[in-house]
Amino acid sequence: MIGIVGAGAFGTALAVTLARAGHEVRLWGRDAAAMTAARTVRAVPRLPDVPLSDGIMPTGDAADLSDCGTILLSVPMQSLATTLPALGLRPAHAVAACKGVDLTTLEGPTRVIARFWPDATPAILSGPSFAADIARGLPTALSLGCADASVGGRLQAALSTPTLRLYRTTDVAGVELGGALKNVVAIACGAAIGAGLGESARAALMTRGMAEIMRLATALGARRETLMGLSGLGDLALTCASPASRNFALGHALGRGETPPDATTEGTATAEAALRLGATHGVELPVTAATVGLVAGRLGVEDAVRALLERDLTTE
Ligand SMILES: NC(=O)C1=CN([C@@H]2O[C@H](COP(=O)(O)OP(=O)(O)OC[C@H]3O[C@@H](n4cnc5c(N)ncnc54)[C@H](O)[C@@H]3O)[C@@H](O)[C@H]2O)C=CC1
Ligand SMILES: O=C(CO)COP(=O)(O)O
Repeated sequence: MIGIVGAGAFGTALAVTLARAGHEVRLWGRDAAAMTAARTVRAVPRLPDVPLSDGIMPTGDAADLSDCGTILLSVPMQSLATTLPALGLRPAHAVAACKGVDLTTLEGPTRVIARFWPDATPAILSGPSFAADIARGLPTALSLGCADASVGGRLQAALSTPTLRLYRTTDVAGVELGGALKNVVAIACGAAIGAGLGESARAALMTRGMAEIMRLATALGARRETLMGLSGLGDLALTCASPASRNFALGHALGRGETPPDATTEGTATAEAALRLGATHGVELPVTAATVGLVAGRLGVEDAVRALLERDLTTE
């Protein structure tokens, strides 16, 4: 039996694909009334058009997940540290399915898990995948990072489905940081497209953004080959190119001078966290710095672009 914490778009999509593959799934959401309603309506508000099959039990009571050996965590990153201790669970394996860096502690999701659930083996699931695509059963491939190779292998086998293919690695930092940092670049790319700066500017931002991801993530212990994989280059390609990305959409609205839609956009907090990590580790992050200025309203798109173009010429 698999437990999923977070009945938003991603947690629900994972529940649907795992149930389709034959797993019994308990899906916990913090809004108990909505979860009770979901038992009858057989859908959750974030994915209203995706039917929940009989194998999924929606619940607002975390105790219903106490028999689940494996728990997937798909709440927004900034709420992970408050969600975990409130659940009262002690799973053997905890797989983070959220993308970001905790702004208070600058920890990635597996460190947060280790702090609150020291007996659980933490893992991270990340890569290019829109919740709607997973829920529809479209082909998707993700990275599963787990420092314990044998647990990683078991989780890979358990959580892969006929349409969701997992690749495993022991490089947890690489999977975490690739998935977190690409959201910052997606905001920057959205802003460039929204402001009408063109496809060439987007390609330049993606490439120089990837250079920043490489610099910061390797300084924090990630391996380059992981960052060139699904949770890095792969997710960067998806999110920077698709208007369906909420991070891209946020940047796009800012680029057009419009009010951004109200949505989970992990890249805003991650950009701040990345700047702090960069300052500590002596890593220059010009695209991230411009994105932070843009999101905070301190820089317009033109100022941000000027700041990037006026930097000293350098080697690639
Ligand atoms: N939606 C997508 O296509 C994908 C999302 N993700 C990641 O999954 C994570 C969750 O995102 P989504 O499901 O898309 O977001 P969402 O906005 O659809 O849902 C977030 C869920 O978390 C709950 N939540 C919010 N604050 C909370 C708190 N303080 N305590 C407990 N629950 C809280 C909300 O009620 C909601 O059910 C994010 O880290 C995101 O980057 C990863 C891959 C794809
Ligand atoms: O991470 C995602 C796809 O892999 C989803 O991107 P957004 O959070 O920007 O919508």
